Amino acid sequence: MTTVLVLNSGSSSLKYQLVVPGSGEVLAGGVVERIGEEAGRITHEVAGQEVVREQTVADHGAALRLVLDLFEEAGPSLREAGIVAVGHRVVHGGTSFSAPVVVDDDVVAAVRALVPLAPLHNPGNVTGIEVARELLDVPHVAVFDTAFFADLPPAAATYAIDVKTAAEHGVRRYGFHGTSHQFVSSAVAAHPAVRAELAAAGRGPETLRQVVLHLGNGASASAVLGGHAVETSMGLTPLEGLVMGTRSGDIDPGIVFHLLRSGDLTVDYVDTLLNKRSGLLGLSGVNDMRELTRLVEAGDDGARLALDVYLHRLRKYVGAYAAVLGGIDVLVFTAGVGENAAHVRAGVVDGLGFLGLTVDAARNEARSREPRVVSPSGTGPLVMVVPTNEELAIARQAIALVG
Ligand SMILES: Nc1ncnc2c1ncn2[C@@H]1O[C@H](COP(=O)(O)OP(=O)(O)O)[C@@H](O)[C@H]1O
Ligand SMILES: CC(=O)OP(=O)(O)O
Ligand SMILES: [Mg+2]
Repeated sequence: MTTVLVLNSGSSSLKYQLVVPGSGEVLAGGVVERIGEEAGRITHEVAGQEVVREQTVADHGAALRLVLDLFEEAGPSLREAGIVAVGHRVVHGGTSFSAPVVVDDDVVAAVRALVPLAPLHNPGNVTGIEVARELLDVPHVAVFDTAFFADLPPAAATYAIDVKTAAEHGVRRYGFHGTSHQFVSSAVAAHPAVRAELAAAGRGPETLRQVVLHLGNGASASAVLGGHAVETSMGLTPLEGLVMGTRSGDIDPGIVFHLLRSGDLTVDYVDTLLNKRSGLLGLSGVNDMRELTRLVEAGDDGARLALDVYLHRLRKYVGAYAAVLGGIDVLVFTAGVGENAAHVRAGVVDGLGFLGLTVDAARNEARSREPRVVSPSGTGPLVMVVPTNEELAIARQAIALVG
């Protein structure tokens, strides 16, 4: 057997999966949470069983050691499982990386140099890579969230600010969640319903116009033309764009200056405010879509407004991206909210009938883990739900590099 261990190191968490890249089977996986805090926790899942341990986890090194111990104790043994590589999710690749790379000291240094552009994500990524390289003697591959967007057209990637300042500070739109947008948009392009539509219209795959909505805790939209990203909602950092669980998405940058000048607020305070205490959480008190939905159903006004703002932003982006693409063939939903919240999908297309977008209620409510069409047959663009699988995509890209 050939397996890849995929690591997604956050600022205070470490998510992992042991994946068989060929079949996509997940042999085991889990998450270490609240690293560096008093009350840490590790949840390891193997063969349908969950092993949970509550204990303090000092740092990412301790976290990975714990994970490796659990693989030996609860299985499967990494050696017996035939681990050939470790795949690392790295959030910011800047302009240095437009494809996955085998990690060496220079790569680690380059990822560290990008910390100022992704202060919430890259530090954890660097630590995760360093610790894993020490503990696991196999090739390590870094897969970048930004890579799929490396070739955004200049008109989409450029902020309208002074060019010299922008160049000096690396200020441009990079885009994130690219591994997911790429995985999902290729699954859409390969889907029989999509191929049939293109064939019936006598069009080639290079003309396929998709809008992909990755709606998880972080959320982003992309416009994909013939497999290439031509626009995306996240920018210099993963803060721009859609309303997210705890992030504001688009705001007037004047708000930042106003808050800095009118109170005793520090830069760090405003940074934390916009990244961790805004979005759905800031508006309603909860960041989880399931809880938000329960509050809305119970008649909570704050939750209703939060959901309205969330859906309004999504409709604006879909409309804008249809304009960028000169039309839309497929609107696709993915990630935790996109895959599971039927009411969010219905709420997004509600009002987009002028683009021909609509869902079939029964198809939209049906639950499945397979990529599927939820719009009615024979009408306008397709609306689809495609489960994302960033870990599998990372495992496959790692294998492709190390053979
Ligand atoms: N059955 C469900 N119905 C509605 N929302 C769901 C459901 N399951 C998960 N979610 C939502 O998905 C979000 C998390 O998405 P996920 O893609 O796992 O996030 P991330 O990978 O960014 O942490 C949460 O807001 C959660 O409420
Ligand atoms: C880049 C990003 O926003 O990632 P996540 O959704 O995992 O926070
Ligand atoms: Mg995710």
